[in-house]
Amino acid sequence: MVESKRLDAQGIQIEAVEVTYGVGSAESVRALAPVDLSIHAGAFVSLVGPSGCGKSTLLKVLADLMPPTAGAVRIDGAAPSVLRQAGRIGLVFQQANLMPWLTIEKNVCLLRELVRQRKENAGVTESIDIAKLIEIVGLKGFENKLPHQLSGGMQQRAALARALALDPSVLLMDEPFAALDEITRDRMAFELMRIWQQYQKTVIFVTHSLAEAVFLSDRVVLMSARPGRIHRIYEIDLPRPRTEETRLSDAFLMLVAEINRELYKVMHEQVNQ
Ligand SMILES: Nc1ncnc2c1ncn2[C@@H]1O[C@H](COP(=O)(O)OP(=O)(O)OP(=O)(O)O)[C@@H](O)[C@H]1O
Repeated sequence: MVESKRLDAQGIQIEAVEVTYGVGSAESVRALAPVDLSIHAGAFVSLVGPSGCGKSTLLKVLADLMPPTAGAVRIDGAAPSVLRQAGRIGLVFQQANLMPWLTIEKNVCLLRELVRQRKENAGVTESIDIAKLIEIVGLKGFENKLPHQLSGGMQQRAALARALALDPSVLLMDEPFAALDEITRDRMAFELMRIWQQYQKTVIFVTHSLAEAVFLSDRVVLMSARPGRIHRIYEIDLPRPRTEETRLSDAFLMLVAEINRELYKVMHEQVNQ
C-alpha cells in the first residue's frame, strides 16, 4: 500500500434512503424504496440489478448530486454535502470527461487544484503523490500527452487518477468501463483491483457485468426492480489478490451463476408486476 488508510475512515452508512423524482407531480417516479446499507471503510462494493432499479440514483445521493427524498447518508461520519465541499468524493463515470486542451498530468491535478483554491479548504494537506499516482495507474511517460493521444482505457485510468488525487473518502464509479471494448474492459478490472489494493479506498461500483462485480468486490449488492431496494447481499470471499485463475475457478463461476439466477428472478418479477 502506498498511502495509509485515513484515520477518520468510518465507512458509509445509508439509512432508509428513498428517492422519488418529481414529488407531487402526476409523472412522479419512485426510484428508490427505503435502502439501508452499511459499508466498512476500505471495502469494495458493487451494485447490480435490473436496468432502472436506481443504482445511479443511489450513487447520486452519495455524491451529493441530489438530496434523498427521505433518509440520510453518512460517509466517514459526515454528510455527503460536507465531503463534496471539501473535495473528498471521487467520481468516475462511463466517459472520462477529460479537458481536451490540458495535458494528462494537468487533468489529473485539475479537481484537486480547484478544491485547494476554495478558501475554506486552505491548509488541506495533500497526501497523494501525483507522480506516484500516475505511475500506479500506468500512465508514466504520458504526463505531457493530450487526452486524444491516449486510448479509451488510458483515458479512463486518467479519470481514475483524477478522482484518487483528491484522496477521497469514497470512490463512486458508475459503469466506468461500459464504453470500452471487452478485452480492454477485462484488463481494466485487473488494473482497478491492483490500484484499489494500493490505495485501499472505499469503492462503490455500479456495473451491469456480474463477472466484473464478483471479480472486484468484497460484497455484491443485488437490487430489486424499481422502486429499487436491496434484494440480497453476496459476500464474495474469493481470496485476494485475485488473478486470471480466479476468473476460471469453480467458486467464481458458481457465484456469478448464482447471482445471475437471482437477477433473472428479480427481472421476471418485474415483468409480472
Ligand atoms: N431525472 C429524473 N427524472 C425522472 N425520473 C428519473 C430521473 N432520473 C432517473 N429517473 C428514473 O428513476 C429510475 C432509476 O434510474 P437510475 O438511472 O438510477 O437507474 P439505474 O439502475 O442506474 O439504471 P441503468 O442500469 O439502466 O443505468 C428509472 O426508472 C429512471 O427512469
